[in-house]
Amino acid sequence: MLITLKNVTKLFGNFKALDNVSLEIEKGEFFIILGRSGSGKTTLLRLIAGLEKVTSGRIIIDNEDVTDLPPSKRDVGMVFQNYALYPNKTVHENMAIALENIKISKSEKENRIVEISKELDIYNLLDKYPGQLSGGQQQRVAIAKALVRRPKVMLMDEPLSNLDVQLRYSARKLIKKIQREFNITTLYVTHDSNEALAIADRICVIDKGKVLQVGKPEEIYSSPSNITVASLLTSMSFIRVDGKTIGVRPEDVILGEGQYEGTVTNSEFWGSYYLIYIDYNGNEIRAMSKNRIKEGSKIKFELTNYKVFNHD
Ligand SMILES: Nc1ncnc2c1ncn2[C@@H]1O[C@H](COP(=O)(O)OP(=O)(O)OP(=O)(O)O)[C@@H](O)[C@H]1O
Repeated sequence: MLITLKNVTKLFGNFKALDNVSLEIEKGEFFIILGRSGSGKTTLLRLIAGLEKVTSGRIIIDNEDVTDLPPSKRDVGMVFQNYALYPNKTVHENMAIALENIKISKSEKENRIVEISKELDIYNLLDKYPGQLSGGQQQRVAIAKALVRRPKVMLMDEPLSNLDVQLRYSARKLIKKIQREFNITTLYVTHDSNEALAIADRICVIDKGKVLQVGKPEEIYSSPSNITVASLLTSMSFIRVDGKTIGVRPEDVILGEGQYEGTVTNSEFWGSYYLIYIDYNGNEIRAMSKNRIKEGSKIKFELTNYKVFNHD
């Protein structure tokens, strides 16, 4: 177990940002924290980094209780949304600073800078200053700066938020490649469920400061423990009947005939299919269709597969 959180609670005044969180993260794991805005994701990372003090509970990294240690005494690299680059230093100098206290030769340092900057496609920017770079380029420099140290633990808070879709895909593949290569235990915060499902070894879903579920992407996707997890991590829509809630994915709604009848409120073109929104007694159901269906049409449908939730 590389990182253990034991009953960690964080209060800001009277507000409980984290509520009795216990987690165990394995060495080399790519562990994603997923949750809505304000659920406590960043706070969790800041506590592990030592940028914030726990109100109660313990944090253990590699068998060492680091709860009361300052950030510099924890071998933890960080990339946050607001990437901190020195504005009056070049990209190369920024990366070199990250390696200052690392006991390796000068040539090894240079090799690492060259290697990582080529991987992240910023090699031709090494002589530029942060102010001369686009947001996405700065973000890649921040990632490079953190990875070049090859820390035991890497904390990433929405590190790809400024990248366009294409770069986002390639950057996250790269992060994962480097993470694997150097066996860097990574905690990665996102509110993008597709990203979480695509790249996590395990996902931890948090809401209102509490851990709702921890598991492999496939496990959480197929067996969400409650409605909040299901709505965050799956494409399920919900039908509330008789005190129960039925969750159904678009691919499991068969249109054309069946025991349910609703009204089409919208059709969206999603490339290989249309996503059809149906109002069924005030519940919004999403279904897939080969064709666009006119708004206002009455439509029958059946559910081939669904999950019943007993409570919220
Ligand atoms: N320094 C602080 N003082 C007071 N309240 C804070 C402080 N930092 C965070 N909070 C509150 O704690 C809650 C959790 O914040 P946090 O930044 O961890 O959420 P988050 O899940 O990372 O959200 P987002 O996805 O929007 O970044 C929020 O309600 C926030 O307002």
